[in-house]
Amino acid sequence: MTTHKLFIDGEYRAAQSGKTFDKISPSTGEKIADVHEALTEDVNDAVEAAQAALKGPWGKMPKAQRCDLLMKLADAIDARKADFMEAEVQDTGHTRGFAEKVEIPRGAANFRIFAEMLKNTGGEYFHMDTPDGTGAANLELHRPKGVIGVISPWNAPFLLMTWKVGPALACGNTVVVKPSEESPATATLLGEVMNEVGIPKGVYNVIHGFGPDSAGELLTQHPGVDGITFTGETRTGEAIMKQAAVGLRDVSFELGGKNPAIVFADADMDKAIEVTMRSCFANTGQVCLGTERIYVERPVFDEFVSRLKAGAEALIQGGPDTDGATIGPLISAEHREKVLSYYKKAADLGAQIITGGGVPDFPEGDYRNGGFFVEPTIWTGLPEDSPIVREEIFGPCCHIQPFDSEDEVIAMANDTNYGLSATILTENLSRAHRVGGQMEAGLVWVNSWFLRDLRTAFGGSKSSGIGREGGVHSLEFYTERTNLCLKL
Ligand SMILES: O=C(O)C(=O)/C=C/C=C/O
Repeated sequence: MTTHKLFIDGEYRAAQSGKTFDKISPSTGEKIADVHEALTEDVNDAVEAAQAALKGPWGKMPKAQRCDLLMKLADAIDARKADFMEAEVQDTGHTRGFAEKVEIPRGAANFRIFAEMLKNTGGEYFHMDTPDGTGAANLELHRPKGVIGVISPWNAPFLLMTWKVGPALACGNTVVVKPSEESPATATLLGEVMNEVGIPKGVYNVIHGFGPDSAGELLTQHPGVDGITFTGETRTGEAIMKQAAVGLRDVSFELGGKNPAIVFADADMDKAIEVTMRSCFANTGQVCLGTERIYVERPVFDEFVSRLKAGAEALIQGGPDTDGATIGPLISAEHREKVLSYYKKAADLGAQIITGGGVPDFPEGDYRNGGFFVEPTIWTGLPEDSPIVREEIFGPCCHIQPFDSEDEVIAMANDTNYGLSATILTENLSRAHRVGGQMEAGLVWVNSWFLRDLRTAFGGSKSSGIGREGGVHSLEFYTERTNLCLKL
């Protein structure tokens, strides 16, 4: 049985309480690991180690050397891709394709992009005239924010944790990471690789825990933590914001979404199906940027629905050890109950169930009967104010609605408490620009989905989050700025 310990001050250690909790496989429903549960004394030790590293070798290290170390770290992650992949797919039940093509490569990329950026980023300079005629020079200086609390989610654990740790370390901060209790493995493994490449002890720390009065909550309230970056559900974000308020801890949030896809009649239908098959069903719909609402212009509505149905019904259910699996389980029994409750609600509300709506029927004795699998599901026929159309479900499901005009579909797409992403399918460039520019979302993809240029501003508005990370935009959260005014 695997054991995931805490990683504090450059070494693995048991929780001082000796308490552990179970990690259950999403694919089989069986226990696969014991995870050490950090409590107050462990969280204090992790924060103190991070503070010491800031004042020690890491804080004193020249920027170029720090960035070179992070480039070495990225190479080391690539070199151990198989280990990270195995850790990730066992924790999450992801199909190997998603982990191999997206998740683990992004782990390395998330360090490279910020190490390269920091090496080539300067600061503002303004010369000002002064009454005495000699003028003054204004120089923008950056320094690390300090100790960053990173609370990372289970849907893309390694990708999303490194998307925060990459810029944090590149900007000279140190981190205490609290990965989701559903996905402890890759964050824990990264500690070993940090040591291998020579990242000083205390720069990267990992604590595990869950629920109220837990490691996560202790971290968000810890006076030694200078900022909290979190990806996850909006409700949890609100709770973290309350906890971070005392001491005015800065926060950077990427939260939930109820993202629309809009398919115009002039869309390339093959492309529209390829894009929405991924945006609805990739990672079993457990992607904050994913599509759960599709709007299709009436002349192509029937064709689109029947082709998406065919695509959904062709998906092959299985965990990472089922060759050819193209859709995996949900992360936990609890999350599957949540998704199935929406499946039931949709049926009770009289939705037309185009496909799915339940759990797959596996043969007697098949390992997947123990896992947390659900059917990919497509609905039509519900009103826009239905909870199915308004609430984030975070599963392999979508509701399809016909529309007749641009104004009508823009109003429907924007009629949501969220504002994370939107996807538009049209071959008309000016329409793409016109409609895309009216989406109340942080990211709009045209004829594509999840194409990620890491230099761009990434994040959402309304209930989808606070702030933007990515490229130079990450400097906003991960550094403190000083304007140094020199009288000449
Ligand atoms: O691509 C990213 O940087 C990112 O944050 C993806 C988020 C997916 C959330 O489910």
